[in-house]
Amino acid sequence: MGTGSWGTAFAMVLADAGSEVVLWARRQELADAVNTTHENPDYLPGVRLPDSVRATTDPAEALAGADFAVLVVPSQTLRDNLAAWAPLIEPQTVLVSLMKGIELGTAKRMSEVIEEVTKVGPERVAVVSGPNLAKEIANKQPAASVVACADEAVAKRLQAACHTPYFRPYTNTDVIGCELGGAVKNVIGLAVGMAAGMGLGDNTKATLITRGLAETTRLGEVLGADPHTFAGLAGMGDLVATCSSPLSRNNTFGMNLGRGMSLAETIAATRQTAEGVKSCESVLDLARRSGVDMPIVEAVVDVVHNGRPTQEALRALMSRSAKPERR
Ligand SMILES: NC(=O)c1ccc[n+]([C@@H]2O[C@H](COP(=O)([O-])OP(=O)(O)OC[C@H]3O[C@@H](n4cnc5c(N)ncnc54)[C@H](O)[C@@H]3O)[C@@H](O)[C@H]2O)c1
Ligand SMILES: O=P(O)(O)OC[C@H](O)CO
Repeated sequence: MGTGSWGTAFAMVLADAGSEVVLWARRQELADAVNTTHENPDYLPGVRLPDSVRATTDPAEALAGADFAVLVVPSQTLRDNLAAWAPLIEPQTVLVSLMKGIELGTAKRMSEVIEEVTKVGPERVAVVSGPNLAKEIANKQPAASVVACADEAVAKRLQAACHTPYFRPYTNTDVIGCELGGAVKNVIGLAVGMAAGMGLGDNTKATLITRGLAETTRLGEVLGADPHTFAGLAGMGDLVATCSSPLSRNNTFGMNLGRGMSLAETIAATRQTAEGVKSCESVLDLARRSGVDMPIVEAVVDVVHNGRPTQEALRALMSRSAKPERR
């Protein structure tokens, strides 16, 4: 459900692992292009999709008889999308979130939104998260990921459904940790992009990545995640990919701000979903509700939403009081 870059690349993974895949697209021209040219010209031009991938604009057709319904729209639209799709979801269908965001206003993770809107229990809701830049996966470059579900048997079924020679999924039952790892890394990716755009080097980037992971882990522990998850693919793995890649929309967005572009110019230059731009506010909201200090996230919110110059936000971070590393 979603024919953007990651939805299309993951459809390819599922098809290469042996499934028949029906993509739901919003626009008829895009569905037609997928069906006639076996390519998604808007989001993954030049990538040939397997014949077992087809597209439709009819959600009922996409969801009919599905073993898995893979949800991959922008996080902030999921609730509205699901309200329309919920009556079409069949009792055997496992709902899979590929999204990396936190809902504004409620500070809920995507699996929480899914359970709330569809009334489906956690044993039928799974998450896939890891260092998975869509373009690299679509080009079949080797990568690993985490398939998380409270029910390990369901995680194993999904693992089998997306295991290919180039995509290696590991199972986990820590849904909270995997979702937080994916959502917060986008915010840290913005911060690292800003630093790079300001001309700062690898020490600064490594500092932001490491302390970013520390604040993600702090939040996760309070919310019931397994801290080990953050040392894995959905934590450190995804953070490294996002913070080092020019393909990352969040990293690039931050870099444009760091170079001095205004927020309006940066938004205008960004065609695809950079989840951290909105989720930095909801992550900060979640942190405050949970009584967790997340200074890097706070600095990103200040720059992106409160107009604070990047230099000033950086100075504020560096002038925080000294403390032991593990706190
Ligand atoms: N692209 C990646 O490399 C990648 C990798 C892993 C996870 N993700 C996550 O996947 C999610 C989707 O990202 P993407 O990269 O596919 O985004 P994208 O910008 O490439 O595509 C977004 C898709 O959502 C659709 N869409 C936009 N507004 C909508 C609405 N109101 N209702 C329904 N559909 C709407 C668009 O038409 C498009 O098909 C995000 O949460 C992102 O963090 C992306
Ligand atoms: O392009 P980004 O910044 O949304 O990152 C894409 C993926 O989440 C990387 O795993």
